[in-house]
Amino acid sequence: MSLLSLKSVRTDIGQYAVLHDVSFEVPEGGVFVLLGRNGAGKTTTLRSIMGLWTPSPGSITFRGQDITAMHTADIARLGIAYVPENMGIFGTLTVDENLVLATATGRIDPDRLKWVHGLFPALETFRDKQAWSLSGGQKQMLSVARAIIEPRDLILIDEPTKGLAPSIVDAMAEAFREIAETSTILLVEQNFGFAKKLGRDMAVIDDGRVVHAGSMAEFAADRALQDRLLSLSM
Ligand SMILES: Nc1ncnc2c1ncn2[C@@H]1O[C@H](COP(=O)(O)OP(=O)(O)OP(=O)(O)O)[C@@H](O)[C@H]1O
Repeated sequence: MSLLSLKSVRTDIGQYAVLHDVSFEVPEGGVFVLLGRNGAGKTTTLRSIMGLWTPSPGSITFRGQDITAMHTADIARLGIAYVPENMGIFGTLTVDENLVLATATGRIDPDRLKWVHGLFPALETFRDKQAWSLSGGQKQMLSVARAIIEPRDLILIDEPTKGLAPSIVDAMAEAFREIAETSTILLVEQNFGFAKKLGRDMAVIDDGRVVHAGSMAEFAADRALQDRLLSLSM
């Protein structure tokens, strides 16, 4: 059984159908990458999984349980975390306070914090700084750290490398690799170099439809397919 399964998902935003027919299966473990041109429907797919939009018709199941019409908080309680493109951090709170607020109980497990600090050392160095004063890369690290400060089965991450320097992107890739040893990551990415290094399985969305799904190794080796499905936007 797949960890997450989308079947013929249609999501309307207002009067517009944004997702027409999205189906894919995310296996447990590793990084699954969702690719697609600008405006293809990647963010809408993540928001639909998280219950921020409600698809109809179509179904989304997590560990076999139908979550299509569930509330976001209940979906989160099942073990799914979401790192949105705008990062969702609180600028006037410190790094530590941002992490505490991301826990269910208001208490951070010290061993877990140590692990997160190992992944993102800047979050330990600047733990008492207000989040607004961090660099772009550090803010992104904080947004990912909030998602993993408690164990999660599935982490949805929307374009984490956007606007980041190559050295930060490399550090992020290292961290994602380690996170994906114990959780599954569903990654939306425009940076194909980054996606290619991390992804095991992948799907391409175009105009609200899945137009390709398969292994990343095969897709990365097929330049003609990349050009056709992603064109120059990658
Ligand atoms: N709140 C909204 N209201 C109206 N239209 C929306 C809304 N959110 C998204 N859309 C439209 O739905 C389509 C898909 O948007 P979405 O953000 O899912 O694409 P994306 O693949 O994540 O693109 P990008 O890489 O640009 O973020 C776009 O045409 C977008 O303009």
